[in-house]
Parts: sequence; structure tokens; C-alpha cells
Amino acid sequence: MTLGGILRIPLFYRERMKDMTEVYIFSGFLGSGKTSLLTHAIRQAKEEGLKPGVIMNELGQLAFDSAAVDGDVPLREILDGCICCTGAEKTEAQVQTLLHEGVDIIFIETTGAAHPVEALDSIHSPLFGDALDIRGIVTIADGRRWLGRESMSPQVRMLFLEQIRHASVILLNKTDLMTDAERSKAVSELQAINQGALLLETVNGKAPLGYLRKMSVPRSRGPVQQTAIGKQLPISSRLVSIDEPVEREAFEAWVKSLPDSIYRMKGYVKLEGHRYPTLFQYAYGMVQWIPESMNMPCNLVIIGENPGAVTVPGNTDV
Ligand SMILES: Nc1nc2c(ncn2[C@@H]2O[C@H](COP(=O)(O)OP(=O)(O)OP(=O)(O)O)[C@@H](O)[C@H]2O)c(=O)[nH]1
Repeated sequence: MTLGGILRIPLFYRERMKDMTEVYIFSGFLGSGKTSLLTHAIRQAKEEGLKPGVIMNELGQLAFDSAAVDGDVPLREILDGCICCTGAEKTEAQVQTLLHEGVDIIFIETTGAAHPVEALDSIHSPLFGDALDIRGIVTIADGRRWLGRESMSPQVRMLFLEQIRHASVILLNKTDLMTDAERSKAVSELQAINQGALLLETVNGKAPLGYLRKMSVPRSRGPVQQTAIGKQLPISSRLVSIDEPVEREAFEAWVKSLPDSIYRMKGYVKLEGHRYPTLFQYAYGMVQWIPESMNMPCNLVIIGENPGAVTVPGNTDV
């Protein structure tokens, strides 16, 4: 909000807004960088002397991403289902407990398969009265995935578009993997789809919190295309356990052989020659291995269209 904008708000309301807890919904397709954005936002909030709280919604039964949130940050998880499908009561209860813990700012990370407006609607509850200042949706888009969206199935592409269309802020992320020409193409396409949104290019979701705090929910969001998982969206998750150590190159060759409709994988894999399982991340063709210094269960979540059809080396379904 500009200084002019602030001055136009009567003092009474400005005082009331100061007591309200700001809420931001982090949306974006599977693997686009929501958790990276979240960890950066939490760090900045703390630096500004704010007490952040987090609601994290994950598609699989395991909360891999919650390890990214510092232990001193109040965290609530909604696992194995989308915030938009599991019903507003669960979300309301989680927000309620965060408010009791006295948080100043709440970040809600939705699953990459969630419809952002349905997630937003789930926190618009009369229960909260004036307690929440719901600022809207920040959508983070993987730039190369955006440019390659034609390869997605129509329903999944529709979800991607809905996430862009309803955002108040769009972050074009992973620009380190794009050429200048690709970046300017992506920027102009995203702007054409949502002209009202602020747009910022980012690497690892590093958006200034001050920039996000300028946003507010647009007055008219336009019609919402329903995209609930299990109804129209063909996306589901599968949890497997790979018990035997695998050879890294052979494993990456298997990853490359998977159909494009496997959108995301994350979990722990025991690599040959390594003492502890390694954190494995896969999103849109990119593989990342992060060494761990303790023994983690070798579980891997596979998210996409029909992940049950994929043959996983040495796996037992959990
Ligand atoms: N090269 C590059 N990699 C990135 C960037 N941002 C995130 N990543 C990587 O992309 C992968 C997914 O990032 P996350 O932040 O976990 O994405 P997410 O949207 O939270 O994923 P889901 O919650 O599973 O949908 C990780 O391996 C990140 O390290 C970026 O700007 N550039």
C-alpha cells in the first residue's frame, strides 16, 4: 500500500488492522518453489520482529517439507489431501490454534495440486471476525514448466492457469534455468493472463517480504474453474519405500525414463556407498540430492497422473 493509500484509511481502521494477523496463501504447481519461498518469508518475518506461523498442506501422507520450517515457528500440517478438498473445518481449527499462539503473520503453503481460490475460501470464516487480514494469493511458477505447459494434460494445465489467474502476486521462479528470451516470453504471457497482479522474477523463491506485503485480494476474482483432486484432477500421490541401496546413475536414468505426467518426487533414497539415506527432490526434469547426517526412513512420494502405474526399482508400496 502506498503512503497515500495508508493516509486515506481512517485512523480507527488503521489501528484495527495493526492488531490483525496477516494471512498469505502460497500457491503454485508441484515443485515450483513454494517451500523455498516459505523458508525465505519466515526468515524475513523474524528479522522484522514478527512472529510467523505456518499451515502446510501436503498431498502425500508424509510431511517432508515441514523439516524446512525452523523448530521455533508454530507449524500445523494438513496431510494427505488438499486444503480445498478436506473441508474448511480442519483449516479453521489450525488457524485458530495459531492465533492462540499469538502469531502476527500466517503463511499457508498449499499443495501444488490445490486450487488457490478454494484454499482462500477455506479461511474466509465468520469464526475469525476481525482477527485475520487475508492478503491473498502468491503464486510461484516454475518458468520452464510454464513455457512447457502444452505438454500437460488439459485438466492439469487448467489448474496451472487458475493458479496464475487468481494471484495477487506472481513470482516467476527458477529464472536461473532460463535464457533472457525465455524470461521475457514468460513474463509477457503471465502478465497477459493476470494483468492486475504484481510480477517478480525470482531464484529459489527469494521474494522480499515487503513486496508481498504490498498485495491485497482483488475485488473481483472472476469465475473460478473447479479443479478438485479426485474429481476433475487426475493427480494422485503414491508412497513407496526403496529398501535396498541404489546406484545414483542408474536411479537418475530411471527418473529420466518416467512419463512427463509424473510431476514431482521427494523423499529419502539410500545411495550405494553412503552411510545415511540422501534427500532426493525431483521437479520438471531437475534432480537434486541433499546429503543427510542421520538415518531417515527410505520413503519416497511420487506425485502425478497415475503414479501407481510406474515401476519403481526395489520398491515396496507403503
Ligand atoms: N535451479 C533452481 N531450483 C529451484 C529453484 N527454486 C526451487 N528449486 C528446487 O526445486 C525443487 C522444488 O522446490 P520446492 O521449494 O520444494 O517446491 P514446492 O513448490 O514446495 O514443491 P511441492 O511442495 O512438492 O509442490 C527443489 O529441489 C528446490 O531446490 C530455483 O529458483 N532454481
